[in-house]
Amino acid sequence: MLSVRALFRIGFLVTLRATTVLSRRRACPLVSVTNSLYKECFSGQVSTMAQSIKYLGQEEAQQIDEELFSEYGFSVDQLMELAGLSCATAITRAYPTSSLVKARPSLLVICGPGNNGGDGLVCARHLKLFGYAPTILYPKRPNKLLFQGLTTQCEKMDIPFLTEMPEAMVVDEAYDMVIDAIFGFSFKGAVREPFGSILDVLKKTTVPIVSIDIPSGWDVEQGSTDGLQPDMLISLTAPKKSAKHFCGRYHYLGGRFVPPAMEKKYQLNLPPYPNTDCVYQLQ
Ligand SMILES: NC(=O)C1=CN([C@@H]2O[C@H](COP(=O)(O)OP(=O)(O)OC[C@H]3O[C@@H](n4cnc5c(N)ncnc54)[C@H](O)[C@@H]3O)[C@@H](O)[C@H]2O)[C@H](O)CC1
Ligand SMILES: [K+]
Repeated sequence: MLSVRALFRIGFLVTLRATTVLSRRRACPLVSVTNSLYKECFSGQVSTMAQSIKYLGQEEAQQIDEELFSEYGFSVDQLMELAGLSCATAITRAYPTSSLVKARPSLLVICGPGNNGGDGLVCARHLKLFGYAPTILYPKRPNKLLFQGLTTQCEKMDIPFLTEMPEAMVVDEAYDMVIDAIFGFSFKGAVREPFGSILDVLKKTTVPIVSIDIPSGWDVEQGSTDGLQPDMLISLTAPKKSAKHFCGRYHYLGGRFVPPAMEKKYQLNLPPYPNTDCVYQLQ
């Protein structure tokens, strides 16, 4: 016989999962109003101020990225580490381990062939340090020292790597959420394999999806009507134009590394990150 306490717990977990599924399936307006407003905390009170953050086009995002390296002297691995750390921090804020339904806080991190995939590897490593149990799928690995190093770091942290994408039902059974680090702001055209099949599986899953920088498969500026519908989006540096079509529950900004002169040049209007935080909740 189940105790009353156990019945309450089962009821709570079923409601939590149903809410998550509904939130991923709900219809939403094209533009979320809160996306364009800053929320600021003054002595515990939340107020809004109508100064809007800039939504970047694809070319502008690539230009900023390039300038950070060529003119400001950053290296890719430096910015990737900060980007990945902010993703892990945002995920921990939105989905603390205590809120997850599986006995172990199991996450599937799917990494693509570019720097978005690198952010995913860094994020997985930090999530492991934060008490989660990530597993990585990394089907197309670039032949570069940076990515080989990030892969070794994850292996040495006992993070398992899958050899193929599980079916949707298996993903729902085994994981609390999926981290989508497949494509970022350089994605273009029709999705090529093996990522087309991976995205098809993801569209059938019901666990929350967290997309890093761009929901993979979405046009960077136009979004997508029949693509992934992530529960969370973590925009890096500044949101891209497609983020206006995001209608999941959580939208965070991460990548607190933009020098003020660059912010001014591109009129990014970034929100004030609180204290030493590396993330800012936009929605
Ligand atoms: N300045 C910042 O904010 C930083 C962001 N970072 C992250 O880097 C990505 C952008 O990285 P990039 O390597 O330029 O591009 P992607 O990760 O989007 O992927 C390129 C990769 O994907 C392949 N590809 C492109 N289109 C397709 C397609 N249709 N089908 C299959 N494959 C495709 C392409 O061939 C390349 O191999 C940004 O979004 C952030 O996440 C940095 O980490 C730090 C600085
Ligand atoms: K992504």
